[in-house]
Amino acid sequence: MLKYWYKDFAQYPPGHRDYWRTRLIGHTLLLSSTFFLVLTLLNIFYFESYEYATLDASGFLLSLSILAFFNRTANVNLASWAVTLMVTGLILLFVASVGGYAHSLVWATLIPPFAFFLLGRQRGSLVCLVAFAVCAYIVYGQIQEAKPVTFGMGALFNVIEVSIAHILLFRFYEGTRSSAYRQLAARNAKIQTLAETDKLTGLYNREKLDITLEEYVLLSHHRQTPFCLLILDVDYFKQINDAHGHLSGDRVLVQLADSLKTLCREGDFLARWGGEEFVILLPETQLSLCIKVAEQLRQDIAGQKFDGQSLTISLGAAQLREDDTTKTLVNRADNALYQAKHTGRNRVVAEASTPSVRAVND
Ligand SMILES: Nc1nc2c(ncn2[C@@H]2O[C@H](COP(=O)(O)OP(=O)(O)OP(=O)(O)O)[C@@H](O)[C@H]2O)c(=O)[nH]1
Repeated sequence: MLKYWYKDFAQYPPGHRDYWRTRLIGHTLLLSSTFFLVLTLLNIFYFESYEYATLDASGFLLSLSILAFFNRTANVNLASWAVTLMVTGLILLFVASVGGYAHSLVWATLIPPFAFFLLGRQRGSLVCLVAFAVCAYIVYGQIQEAKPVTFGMGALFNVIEVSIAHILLFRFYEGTRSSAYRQLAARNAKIQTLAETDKLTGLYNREKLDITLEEYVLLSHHRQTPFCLLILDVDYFKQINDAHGHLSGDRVLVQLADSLKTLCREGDFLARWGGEEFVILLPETQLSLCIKVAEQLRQDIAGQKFDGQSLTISLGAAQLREDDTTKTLVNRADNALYQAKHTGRNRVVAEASTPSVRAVND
């Protein structure tokens, strides 16, 4: 039924600013035309109240006219005005026609949700101001008449109908709120992933590495647990670019990143530091174990082909000390890497105060 109703409607994706307005217009026109049709028939054939039947029939025709206009033009702003004015006008007409009696004024509480949702804050406030001024005028008339206000069947129906309308409107509002929240959360997660991912390799990038390193160092100091850092650099990578082209160099980096990902232990944090350099953070790890892990990595990489080519890596290792900051720790690992490069490459070198481990096939 709803699918058929929305067949000719302006189609907006759920994230679009007019999506929910269009849906409120559609739902309101569907409900109002059904509601007014039923009331028209009841007033003609059951209550034989032709005055109300005329009012209800105008509501029915107005709903269908707005629907036809909206289907033809897809003008959301004009349709929003039309629906708000229709709802407001019919409510005020109804309240005025019964002189504000039979609790008919409760219908006026439906005006703000429509006006604000469809027209926004400023125009919504304006419509509400005018509508409630008219209501105040009607109430003033009641006070002048000084007739006793009773709660009969008519009042009961008014209260029940308005309550149902409010429940539907609140459901609608909640639907828009939670859907907007879900979309925002999904978009934030996507932006977050993009912000911390290296585009080429899909590993964590430098920004994420800096933040994570800071956290790990703080945690390690606080818990007094060992923590190591490895810097890894591809040997003679420039030659790969020069000999096989930059694209081949890219493929090598992607394949190397994939290999490192599978070779790293669970709980270790791997990131691309930049260019052909990678960093691995090893929480809860002593330097001796870190060196073993590094040596295993070096051997595994040396035994593989990347885009059809063999390559080797050099690694520098350092363990967090009591007086270390992230900077001093990285500096020591970087110096160790420098040593590895300048003592022949394809090897693991640990920071200065510990004996270095040399490559097996050096
Ligand atoms: N294909 C490709 N090349 C890159 C990328 N980032 C950096 N490079 C290249 O990596 C090369 C690094 O060269 P160098 O710093 O001289 O180091 P190397 O040739 O590996 O020599 P050593 O590190 O001393 O063993 C440069 O040619 C950069 O252009 C990248 O994302 N893709």
